[in-house]
Amino acid sequence: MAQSQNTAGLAGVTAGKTAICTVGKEGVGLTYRGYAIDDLARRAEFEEVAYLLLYGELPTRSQLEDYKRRLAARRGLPQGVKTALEVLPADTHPMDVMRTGASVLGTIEQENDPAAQQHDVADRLLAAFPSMLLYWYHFTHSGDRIEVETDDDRIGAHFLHLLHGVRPDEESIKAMSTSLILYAEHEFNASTFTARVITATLSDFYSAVVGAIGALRGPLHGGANEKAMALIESFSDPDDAEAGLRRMLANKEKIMGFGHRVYKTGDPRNPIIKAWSEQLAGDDPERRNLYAISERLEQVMQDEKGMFPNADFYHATAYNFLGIPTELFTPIFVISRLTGWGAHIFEQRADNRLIRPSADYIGPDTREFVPIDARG
Ligand SMILES: CC(=O)SCCNC(=O)CCNC(=O)[C@H](O)C(C)(C)COP(=O)(O)OP(=O)(O)OC[C@H]1O[C@@H](n2cnc3c(N)ncnc32)[C@H](O)[C@@H]1OP(=O)(O)O
Ligand SMILES: O=C([O-])CC(=O)C(=O)O
Repeated sequence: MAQSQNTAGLAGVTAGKTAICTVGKEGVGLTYRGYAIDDLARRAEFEEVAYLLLYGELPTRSQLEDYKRRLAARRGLPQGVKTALEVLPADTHPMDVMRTGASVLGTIEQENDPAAQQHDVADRLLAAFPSMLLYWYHFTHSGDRIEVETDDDRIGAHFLHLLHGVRPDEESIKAMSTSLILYAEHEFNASTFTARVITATLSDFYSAVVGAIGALRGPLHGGANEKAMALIESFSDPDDAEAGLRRMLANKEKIMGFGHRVYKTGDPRNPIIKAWSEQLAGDDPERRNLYAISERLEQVMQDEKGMFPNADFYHATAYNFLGIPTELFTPIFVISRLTGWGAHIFEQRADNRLIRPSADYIGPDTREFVPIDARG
């Protein structure tokens, strides 16, 4: 039987159970372990949400302080990882740096006993990802072998500190924390599902994460935030953006940062990150122009296609206003989503069965083999 059109790409197909997240569930919306995304984004720190996802409950204050100390203590990189990062070309896509860094760390600090080690491996990667990315970034762009251990207690602060070489202000740290919360988890999205497929073969945590990074890299998934920035920056002002967007739509081009497989009327993360983008734009005329261009694109997409920005769209300008180079946008998504991936890897392992669906065959009927010299 041919696969019906509406399940192409497994759209609408339920592929398993999860207790981690609801996406677009009527009357409930986006929740992580039962907590509404609005509450988490406005009232929690990213480390609280990471703990919630990886350990199952919100931490108490002392658990949170312990957790932050544990993560901060795990930021250092083994020499083998640094050596591997140093040989990667400067024009490597930073997502490939994340993929390679995770893979190399997995050869040095192997996960041989998942039940005993999996939480440690998740925490280690969460702590070490900013270090890997920014060690490689500074070494290949300016030849500096930076010190990757800072005393910042929060991951967002640590990231911005390593990137800019100065301690960030509180507003920037809060913006980063909110962004990391918004990106942390999203049920059976493509990268998480990839991680679960790999996990279900009883492979190791690092392999699942490496595969997930590969899936997140593409512009139909996490890579859309970088493409959205390129689009926004390609216009000189809102009128130019409107004209350009109308041309693109007439050519049936896909507009990155819009649309979603599950959400049909809006992405609940969008108003939150949009408000941050506007706040970070402040009174700076260049930033206000980029923000106004984004708003015009949003308006035209709504009027012309009835489409709304997904979580990636306003992340583009928010990150830009934090002084983050565009090619580092999707790697930040990795740092955040690692917590969701980790939770799903644990959940898959706790009730595992190999994931191996079937396919409807649409190739040629059985035919005679033709020896090579007889083929015309
Ligand atoms: C964090 C995340 O991963 S969020 C997603 C990030 N990805 C992007 O922003 C990339 C742009 N968006 C898209 O490509 C899609 O909306 C996806 C991949 C997110 C979802 O894809 P699907 O669920 O398969 O939607 P599908 O591609 O079937 O779209 C339905 C219709 O809307 C159109 N459409 C969907 N997204 C867009 C878009 N961004 N721009 C223009 N048209 C679009 C499609 O062309 C299609 O039109 P048609 O019915 O005339 O052929
Ligand atoms: O859920 C999806 O399909 C895409 C995703 O990861 C997200 O929106 O955060």
